Parts: sequence; C-alpha cells; structure tokens
Amino acid sequence: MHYRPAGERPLLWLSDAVKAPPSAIRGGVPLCWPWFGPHPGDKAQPAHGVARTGLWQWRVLNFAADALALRLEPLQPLWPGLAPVLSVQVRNRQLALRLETLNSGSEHVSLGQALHSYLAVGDVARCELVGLDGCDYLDKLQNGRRMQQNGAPCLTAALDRVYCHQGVTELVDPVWQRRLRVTKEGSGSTVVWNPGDGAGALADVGQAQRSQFVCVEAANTGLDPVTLAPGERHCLATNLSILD
Ligand SMILES: O=P(O)(O)OC[C@H]1O[C@@H](O)[C@H](O)[C@@H](O)[C@@H]1O
Repeated sequence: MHYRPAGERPLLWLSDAVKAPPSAIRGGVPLCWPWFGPHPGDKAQPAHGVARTGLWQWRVLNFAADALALRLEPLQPLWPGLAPVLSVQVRNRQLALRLETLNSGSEHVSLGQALHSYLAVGDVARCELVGLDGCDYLDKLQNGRRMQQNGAPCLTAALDRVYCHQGVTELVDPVWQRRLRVTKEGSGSTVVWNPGDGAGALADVGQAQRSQFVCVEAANTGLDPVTLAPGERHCLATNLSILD
C-alpha cells in the first residue's frame, strides 16, 4: 500500500527493492495476523503470521475526487477458524485502516496482530516521537526486558519496542516540516521499530534507506492478549494523518 496526498510527500515508506511474492513487501502497512512476531508455538510458521503474504481481493465501496473506500478479503481462508476483513479509507490527508477478525470456528482462539505502518520521514534520527512518555515497554533488543519510557524514545539508533500504550502518538519531522498523527482503537500495544545499523543485513532496506522510515504499529501482542469466543469479533483500527 502506498499513499501520497496530491502535491505532498508520501505518508508511507516503500522499499526501493521490493521482493517478489511470496516474500513480504517491506513498506506500506503489512498486516501481521493472526500472530505478531514469531508464532507462539511453532517455529516453522512465518514471522508476523500469514496475512501479509496471502492473496487478497479488493472491492471499491466509494471513489471520489477526494475520497476512497476499499474493502479487502482474503481470496482463500488464511487460517482455520478465523476470518479477517480489512477496510481502507482515504480522505483529508488521512488513511484509516480497520482490520476486523471473526472467530468463525467452534473453539476459543487467541489472536495477535499489528497494522505495521512504515511511516515515511525526512531523516528518522532528527524526528521526535511524542506520546509514549511514562509507558512501560518490552525492549526486544534487550531480550524483552521490561522498562519504562522516560521522555521520547531516541530514534538515532536501532529500536524495537512493544509499548503498553492505547493512546495517540505524533511523529514530529523537522526535515519534511510536518507531523504524522497515529490514533488507534482495539489496541493495547504500540510497536516502534527501526533497524538502525541492522538495516545493512536487510536486503530490502540497506544503510541508504534506514533513515527514511520508522514503524509505529497499532498492535495486540502478549501485553494485551485478545481471545475470541466462537462467533465473536475483534476490530483493530488505526488512523494515520498528515498534519502541518
Ligand atoms: O522483518 P519483518 O518480519 O518484516 O519484521 C520487521 C520487524 O517488525 C517489528 O514489528 C518487530 O517488532 C521486529 O522485531 C521486526 O524485526
């Protein structure tokens, strides 16, 4: 997914070196579903689940000069007993995503997920991410150690954190002279990721592109487990807006 309001910088970053299917695309907003990170019990399963490499069909619900609404569903069932639907809306410099999951099976199911937004920035090291001060987080670069955020996270080096956070974040970008606001619903975890020097090991990022994005993800992780009873639904949503 790519979104660039007319005459503006893009909202989302997309790698210059997108790999061919079935590899996941690096950029846009990959859907991590129905688990986040490694599978909880089976190392053979792919990281971040099966939705981002699955095939989806889309339908246009509304198409106007200044607005677009799409509904996407998987072409085939992606995971037994769980049925996702993604709604995408674009309007007024804002991209809104809603990922709804129905437990269509007969057992309780636990669900992990993330809307893994790659936010495009002029230079990540000069940005400030506001809204996480005082939140507890798990630092994945320190074996998942639980810490508390003091001020804004430092974006000059690698960062991989799962914050216990339900609120709003804003990414202040002095190079592109704008702010990006991330709001969300149905999510008790906010993931912040940039590979830093580790970008060199990622063929679809590399040192040249590592400064061009930071991921701020609306998520449900081990910090805020979601369990769906048969017939129950959960909706994870995020709004990404460009502000002056
Ligand atoms: O390389 P992937 O599978 O797209 O994941 C990228 C990153 O995604 C983040 O959400 C995770 O917290 C990181 O641990 C991970 O490295």
